[in-house]
Amino acid sequence: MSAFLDISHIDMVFPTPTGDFTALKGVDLQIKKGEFVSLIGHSGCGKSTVLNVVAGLYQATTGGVILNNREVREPGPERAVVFQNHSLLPWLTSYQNVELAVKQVFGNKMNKAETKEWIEHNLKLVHMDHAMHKRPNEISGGMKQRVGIARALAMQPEVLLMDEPFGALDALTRAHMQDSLMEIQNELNNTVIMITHDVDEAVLLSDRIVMMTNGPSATIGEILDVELERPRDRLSLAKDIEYNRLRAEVLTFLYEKQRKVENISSKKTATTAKKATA
Ligand SMILES: Nc1ncnc2c1ncn2[C@@H]1O[C@H](COP(=O)(O)OP(=O)(O)OP(=O)(O)O)[C@@H](O)[C@H]1O
Repeated sequence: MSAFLDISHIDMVFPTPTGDFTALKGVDLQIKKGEFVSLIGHSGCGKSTVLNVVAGLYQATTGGVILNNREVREPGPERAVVFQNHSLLPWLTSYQNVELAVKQVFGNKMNKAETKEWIEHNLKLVHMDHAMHKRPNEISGGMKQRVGIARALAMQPEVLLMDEPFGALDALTRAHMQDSLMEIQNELNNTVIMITHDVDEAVLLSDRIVMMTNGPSATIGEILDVELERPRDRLSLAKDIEYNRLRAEVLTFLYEKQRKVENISSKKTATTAKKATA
């Protein structure tokens, strides 16, 4: 049976003033419907590039993406994206921000009452119904991210693409958001690709963790299956042997197998040079 989302043999070459730069080489990943997949890797390895190709914002140099038997060629509402920094329109309330997306996707397929009910339902899912008539500057960073997620969910996308959605939040808010996302996931069973730098977040939320090698010519290094029972609870998992084994696997990949050697050696060279001139 073919995959729901098939990322097939992607190469991505960017033209730059100093010549072509191969960001991705042979990225190949098949994702099942309802699967939650995290992409993890060092800064600059190409995670956002993979996500942008799936979003249809970039066209791969070779290879391509097939979603539900259709080739991805451009952005579309069936692939909603949540960015690290919310992208809400500042002059609209939370309700109106979600409404804009709902109207774009559903047009006149929903009547006025249905539209209102649907918007409120999605804001309720992210626990933002109490502040739906506030504008972005009247709510906190975490609340803005919740509205961004509600807006994405309200589009009923086939795939939810999240680029470090909680990266700008403090640790406690982040933990709340992860718990909310797990609750929503339990209810809706979305297909999700999420970029993260946070090893605990990846293990807690994912069905699979896709670990990318360092660029240039970055590709998928290893894939880790996370078969921890759901619902997952961060406190009990903290002492769970399997959780800690998975965590250690990701850490080993990042800091042993894919250690950013060039940075360390260039720092060393700089330090040695400094010492030599001192
Ligand atoms: N439009 C572009 N033109 C040229 N090079 C690009 C372009 N977009 C990305 N790159 C390069 O491709 C590589 C991968 O970038 P990308 O943003 O996908 O990495 P990332 O893993 O998402 O990084 P981070 O974790 O820091 O967000 C980087 O070296 C980046 O400089």
